Formats: sequence, C-alpha cells, structure tokens
Amino acid sequence: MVDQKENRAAAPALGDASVSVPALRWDEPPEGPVVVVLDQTRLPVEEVELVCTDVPALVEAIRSLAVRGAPLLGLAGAYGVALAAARGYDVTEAAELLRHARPTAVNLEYGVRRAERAYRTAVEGGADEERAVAAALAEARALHREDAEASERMAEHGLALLGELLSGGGYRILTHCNTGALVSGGGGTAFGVVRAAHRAGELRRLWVDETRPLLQGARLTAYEAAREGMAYTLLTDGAAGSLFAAGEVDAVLIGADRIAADGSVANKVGSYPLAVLARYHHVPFVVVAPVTTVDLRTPDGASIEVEQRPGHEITEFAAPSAPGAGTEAGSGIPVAPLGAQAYNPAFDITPAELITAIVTENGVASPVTGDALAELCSRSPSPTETSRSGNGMMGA
Ligand SMILES: CSC[C@H]1O[C@H](OP(=O)(O)O)[C@H](O)[C@@H]1O
Repeated sequence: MVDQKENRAAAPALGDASVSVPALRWDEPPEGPVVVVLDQTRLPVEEVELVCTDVPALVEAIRSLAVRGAPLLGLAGAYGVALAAARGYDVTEAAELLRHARPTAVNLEYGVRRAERAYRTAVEGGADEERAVAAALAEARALHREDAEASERMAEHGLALLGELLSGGGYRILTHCNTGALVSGGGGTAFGVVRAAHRAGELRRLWVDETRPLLQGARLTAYEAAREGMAYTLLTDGAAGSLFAAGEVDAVLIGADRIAADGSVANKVGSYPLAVLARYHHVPFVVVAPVTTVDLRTPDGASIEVEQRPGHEITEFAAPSAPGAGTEAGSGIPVAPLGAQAYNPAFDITPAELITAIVTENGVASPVTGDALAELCSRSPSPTETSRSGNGMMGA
C-alpha cells in the first residue's frame, strides 16, 4: 500500500453545497513538500484529501481515479515531477512512472514534460538542486494558472457559441462524465460552459448522464451542479436516447481526453453513441477542451490508445464511502456472476464529422478540420469573438 495519508474535510459534502476543497494543491508542511488531492472516489459522500508524499502514491491516486480528468492529470504530472525533485528522487524515473500512469489523456504526458524540461534546463544551465527544484515547481504553477485562465476563456467562447447555435435562452444541455472544477485548475471545460450559461440565466435544465461504470456524472457532476444551484436531472446512460426522441435536448456538451490531428476525440466511453444520437436528432454536439488536449502528433482516432480498465469496475458495485472501495477486485458488491467477463474501455472515439464544434480557450473550430485545429493551437489565448471566419473558425 502506498504512503497516502488522509485529511478529512470539515463537513461531509453530500447535500452540503458550501463545502469545497481544491481538486489538487501543492503544500509544504514541516515534514516536506506534498501533493494533496481531493479523493474523487469518495465523492459525493465525503470530501477527503489524499496527501501524497512520493510519486508512487500520486501514481496510485491517478490510476484509481482519486485524481482524474485530462487537465487535472496534466497538473498532477507537473507537480509530481516537482515533488520528485524536491524530495530528491530520481526525476527521470519519476517522470516515466507519472507519464505512464494512464495512457489516453495527453495532458498527463504534457504536464510531466513541461516540469521535467524546466528542471533539466535549470540543471544544464548550472543551477544548483534547490534552483532546479524551484524551476520545476514554477512550471507546474504556471501550468496551473494557464489552465485556470483557459477554463475562463472556454466558458466565454462556449457560451457565445450556444447563443449562435440555439435560438433564445432556456438551454437544455446534456452532459456526460464530469468536466468541471474537479478536472481542472479552474472551472473546468464543458461544465464550465454549463456554469456560465447557468449564471447568465440561460440554463433551463442540465441532463446528467450517470456515466457507468464509475459514475462520474452521478457522483461528481451532480455534486458540482448541486453546489451551483442548477436545475439538473440524473439519468442512466441508456435513457439519453429517449430524451433526444422527446426533443428534450438542445445541445450536448462534453470534454475530451485527447483530440487527434484530424479532429477525432477520445472521451469517456458513451460519448460516441451520444454523437450518433445528436446527429440523428439534429442536435449540436460540442466538445470543450483546452489546446493542451489537442495532440497534433497523433494523426487520427485509430492512433489513440484507449485505456482498458479492470472488469471488476463493471461486475462489482463500489460504495464510494468506503476507503479504497472499488479499487481492488472483490472489494465491491457483486452485480454479475463470479467469473463474468467484462469489456471496460474507459473511453471511445468520436470522429470529427459527428462533432459540431470544438471549443478551446483560443476560439472555436467549426466545422472541425485538421487545419482549424492546428490554427487554434498556434494561437495565444484570445478574448471572445463570435465572428465566423472563412476557414471555418469561430471565435477570435
Ligand atoms: C475534460 S477532462 C474530463 C474527462 O476525463 C474523464 O475521464 P476520467 O474520468 O476517466 O479521467 C472524461 O473522459 C471526461 O470527459
């Protein structure tokens, strides 16, 4: 068992919309620097922090989804490198452990690379160990700030896009998995747009896919929606089709874990069926992600490694209140015959032609093309403009 200590929050989170701790933070107690993560496997029942004093503990937190969500994984990777350096561990070995903790979200390897490069550049420039550690930590903090700023801009661009795509306010938005402050250094990606619509008085209903098997929607998005005072309704993933058929969905907003150069999007399993439903029912299907999630080195969706997770996440039901519940086979409540085989991809791939728009902090690509994505990635963050440019670009 890795060395993870627990801090219990002042009050239970369930039903208490006020209690909140950051999804991830750096701390420097007298006994040495630590990375502290809010254990998302325990939400919404308890807000419990995991204090990671070394990289194996942080890797375990990533693998168990105690800390999860593409942009936040980037921060975990960057702070993990700083933690290794600050504690005198082998930075190369630590970086390798971190970047391979989960394969699909490109942000993880990006965050590791940013902090590792800062550390190496300092060392090669003659800096002593203390200054090299400081350089890695400064880079992690810079990425944290950038992600928070990106959240703000994605929310602005996304709200402007909804105004262009949908006539009048009173949006009924369906979302999948969890894409709010729990996946980010700021307000999140797709849920950040939902929050902006809510605060602008434009959100009539948030349909929340529960998102089997780990229930990020039921446990986490509902938790964030409740704290925001939103009108939200939970549904099973299989019920989404009947909502579309009833004309109850005005738009689908989802996040992303990796966007390939051709605009294919890897996101939580169940995203692709939503894209097909949205296309069949002529509903806008919008992906919201920072440019750090766009991987121009991966040519297409078939080239994205989709994480295959253990079958017990499907064949057993894990009670989130128990420490470590569901992280090991046999620790949950069986819901299938012993020995049942399970197919458990964590993500699926949605082709660009089924995506109405990709919203980033640098603007909006619609239609989604490789050129439009590359252009967005080449830009610096931009203020919101909703003019549609000739090359299919929307936003600044
Ligand atoms: C916008 S990042 C959130 C993204 O990450 C989730 O995956 P996981 O919970 O396995 O980390 C899901 O794909 C969300 O869309």
